[in-house]
Amino acid sequence: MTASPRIPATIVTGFLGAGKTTLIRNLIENSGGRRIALIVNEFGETGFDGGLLAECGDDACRPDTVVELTNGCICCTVADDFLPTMEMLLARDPAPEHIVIETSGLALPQPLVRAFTWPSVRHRVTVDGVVTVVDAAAVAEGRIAPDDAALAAQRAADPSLDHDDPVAELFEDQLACADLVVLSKTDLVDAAALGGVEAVVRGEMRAAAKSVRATGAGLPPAILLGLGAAAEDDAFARKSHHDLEGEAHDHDDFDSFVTTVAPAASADDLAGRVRAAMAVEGVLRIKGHAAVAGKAAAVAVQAVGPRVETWFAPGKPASGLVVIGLKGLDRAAVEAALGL
Ligand SMILES: Nc1nc2c(ncn2[C@@H]2O[C@H](COP(=O)(O)OP(=O)(O)OP(=O)(O)O)[C@@H](O)[C@H]2O)c(=O)[nH]1
Repeated sequence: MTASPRIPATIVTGFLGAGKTTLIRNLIENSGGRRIALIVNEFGETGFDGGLLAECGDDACRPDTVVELTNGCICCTVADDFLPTMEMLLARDPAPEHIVIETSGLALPQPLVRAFTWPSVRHRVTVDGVVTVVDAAAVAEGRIAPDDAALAAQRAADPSLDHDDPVAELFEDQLACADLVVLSKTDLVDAAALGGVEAVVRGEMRAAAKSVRATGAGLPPAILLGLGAAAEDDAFARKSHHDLEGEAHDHDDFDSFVTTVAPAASADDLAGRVRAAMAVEGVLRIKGHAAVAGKAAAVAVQAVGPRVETWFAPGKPASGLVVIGLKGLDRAAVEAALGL
């Protein structure tokens, strides 16, 4: 009897709002009906991306299964949530042809890759690749990449300071684990700035990793799938800051809450409020669905940095907005900006 080949799994990681869901959605649409199972993990208790992925359109482009894990960051719930989910997917008949896992924007990919060395999955699944999505526009604007000069100046001014910027650390950890780096939003960045972004990214990537440029139209499945990296084989060599510093990883640096918004006069009015809320110190990401006066359909909201997108989403409840940011962000100020 020959052993059945292992099912390839692709881990898609990257900071909050980098473009992970957009990339996966395009991948599913262009996968030619391949049986792809999706595991979607979000920080904060309300799932938003799972809905975006499941509503992909006609049956031909629908993922085989979408499992949402909203019980915290996947890197910290590996044993409780992730492994049972994998076992459930592996028990399906027919089994998926490919498994795609979208981590939350605050997750470290390293513990997840290591989970693939666990006995219950290692004989049946291989990590085809860790794909790290980097928001090229945000890096070009200095909103995500570590500002080494500023950090050095801060340290020099206060020798007791030993706490790195949590956003910069995550950015570095997510890049250090990548087999493939996808630079998203290159449509928003000019060629010279893109060269600078690539230099920053190269400085954090493993030498064997590659990078590709992408726009909102995504990338061909042949670029994203079939990397054959078997990342579980060197899972413990892919180190995060926490591994190197001997600390446990937690998400104490970040916070999230779900809030409702008083009905806005129009989608533009809502976008203006969300823009004001994004400007509150420490806010990193806002997304969800809100009501607009006189309209039956809720408006979907996507905000990353200064960019706010809205569109009508018929059939979706106005279930509120998820706000994610640095610990200690001023919830009252965010809600005031949203018009509560
Ligand atoms: N112009 C442009 N916008 C993009 C691109 N990729 C993603 N976006 C937009 O960026 C926003 C965030 O994209 P998502 O795909 O939801 O990002 P994400 O990484 O899944 O976000 P989280 O799950 O919250 O971490 C959305 O408004 C997208 O439309 C791109 O290549 N170009």
